[in-house]
Amino acid sequence: MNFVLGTRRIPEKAKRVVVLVQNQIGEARFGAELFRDVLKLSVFLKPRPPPHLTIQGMVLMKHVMSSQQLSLLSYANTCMLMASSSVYRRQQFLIRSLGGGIDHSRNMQQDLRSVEVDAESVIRSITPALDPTRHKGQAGKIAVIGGCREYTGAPYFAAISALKIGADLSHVFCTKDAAPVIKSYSPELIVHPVLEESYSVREEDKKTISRKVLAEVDKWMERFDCLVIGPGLGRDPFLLDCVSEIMRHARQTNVPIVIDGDGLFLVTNNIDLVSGYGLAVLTPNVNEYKRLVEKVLSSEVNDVDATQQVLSLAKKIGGVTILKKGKSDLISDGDTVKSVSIYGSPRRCGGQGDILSGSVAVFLSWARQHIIAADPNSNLSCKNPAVLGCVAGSAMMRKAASLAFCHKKRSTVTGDIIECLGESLEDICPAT
Ligand SMILES: NC(=O)C1=CN([C@@H]2O[C@H](COP(=O)(O)OP(=O)(O)OC[C@H]3O[C@@H](n4cnc5c(N)ncnc54)[C@H](OP(=O)(O)O)[C@@H]3O)[C@@H](O)[C@H]2O)[C@@H](O)CC1
Ligand SMILES: Nc1ncnc2c1ncn2[C@@H]1O[C@H](COP(=O)(O)OP(=O)(O)OP(=O)(O)O)[C@@H](O)[C@H]1O
Ligand SMILES: [Mg+2]
Repeated sequence: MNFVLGTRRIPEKAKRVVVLVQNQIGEARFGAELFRDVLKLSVFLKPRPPPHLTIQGMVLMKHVMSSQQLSLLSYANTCMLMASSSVYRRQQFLIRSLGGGIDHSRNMQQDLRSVEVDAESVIRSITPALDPTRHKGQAGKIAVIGGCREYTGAPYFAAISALKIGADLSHVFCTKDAAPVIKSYSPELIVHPVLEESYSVREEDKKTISRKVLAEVDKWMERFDCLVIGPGLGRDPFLLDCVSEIMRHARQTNVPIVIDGDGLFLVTNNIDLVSGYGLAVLTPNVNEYKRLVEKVLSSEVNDVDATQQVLSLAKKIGGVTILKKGKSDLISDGDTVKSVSIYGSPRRCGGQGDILSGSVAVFLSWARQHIIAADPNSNLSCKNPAVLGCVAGSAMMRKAASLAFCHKKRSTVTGDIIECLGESLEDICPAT
């Protein structure tokens, strides 16, 4: 049975909700997400309703929902009406006049707000202006450490995403046989064929080669604003030993690191590499998160109290920032937890995590610059560049995926999402 929010003829037992919103507006979409996720009702977005209709809908909803559902509904509706300020006060009056569940609803609203973050505001705050006085490099120099015989797509996706978000230079440090392949994907990337896998190194040469690899990366280290370690890195033990050294050097020089893919395999088994380093970000998918939780917290993944668990995990690793990827992305540095649930796509093609890691690297660098410049007009409550970078990267990736899915539906692949990064950022933060 259809329950049409806003019509006067509303059936008693609603199963589906048609949410009438201006669907370009972030808050409205977030409100709609709440309908779907929390109230477990199917949601269909319809653009540009007469705004008073949603208020009618709420009154009648009272008859078919529990007080807790009603509280969440009022919060969802508030989100949707943020942009329609002409009706916002009427909406608030309505929420108050519904009585009963309202005090409860206030607490619920506060809890939800303290987790879900206004990611678009974060993006607008930290994205630097396109100032003609700035020189090449000031908008970010990113390096991806990854790419081996099996995987050449992952480092390419991460490195090209960094450029498409707005970094000036993007490097890839990969194995010798991956390099020509990655170069052939794009002339934009600076590709260093420096890493070696065990199969190409004799036992007696390992020390010398390891030193050479480190020296090659070290030549550049201080110039980088952020390293992304792991996309398509593989799990060769000799290669991972070299990468451990690279991580130690990055840490000594205070270069931020985003660790993903096989980098997480390395770190999970050697947690000291990142423990206590506030400029480290870990971006685990479901599988990688499970391994991390088992190793660090010696427990199972707890989906019921996911917020608390991600907080404990980040704290236990000494304040690194964790971006737990999933239906909603959860971000914690051990102090706070933020969630990004907006947009997204139902397509789960491989490579989306690589886009995310490249994007987080750029936004983290921008957030760091923004905080160092200490803009007095900044309205950011959070001052951890790693958290801000994760929030912005997550929202950007999800928005681009949503846009790509609108165009390509089931045939959406990672390259299509990368092509939508520019339009997505432009939508939030137009280049003047
Ligand atoms: N084009 C390229 O070059 C790309 C290369 N990539 C690179 O590959 C490397 C390994 O990364 P990875 O993600 O495949 O490894 P890992 O996490 O061990 O997963 C292995 C298995 O775990 C499962 N599984 C995963 N996610 C799950 C989920 N959400 N929920 C449930 N299960 C889930 C799933 O198992 P299955 O369902 O097949 O049994 C999956 O097959 C790494 O370097 C990465 O950067 C990728 O970036 C993609 C694009
Ligand atoms: N169920 C979902 N709904 C919406 N977005 C999702 C969902 N699961 C993951 N995402 C988004 O997709 C992005 C990649 O997450 P995913 O879990 O696919 O990473 P991954 O497995 O590391 O990807 P990769 O294939 O690149 O290794 C994240 O930004 C996350 O927000
Ligand atoms: Mg991955």
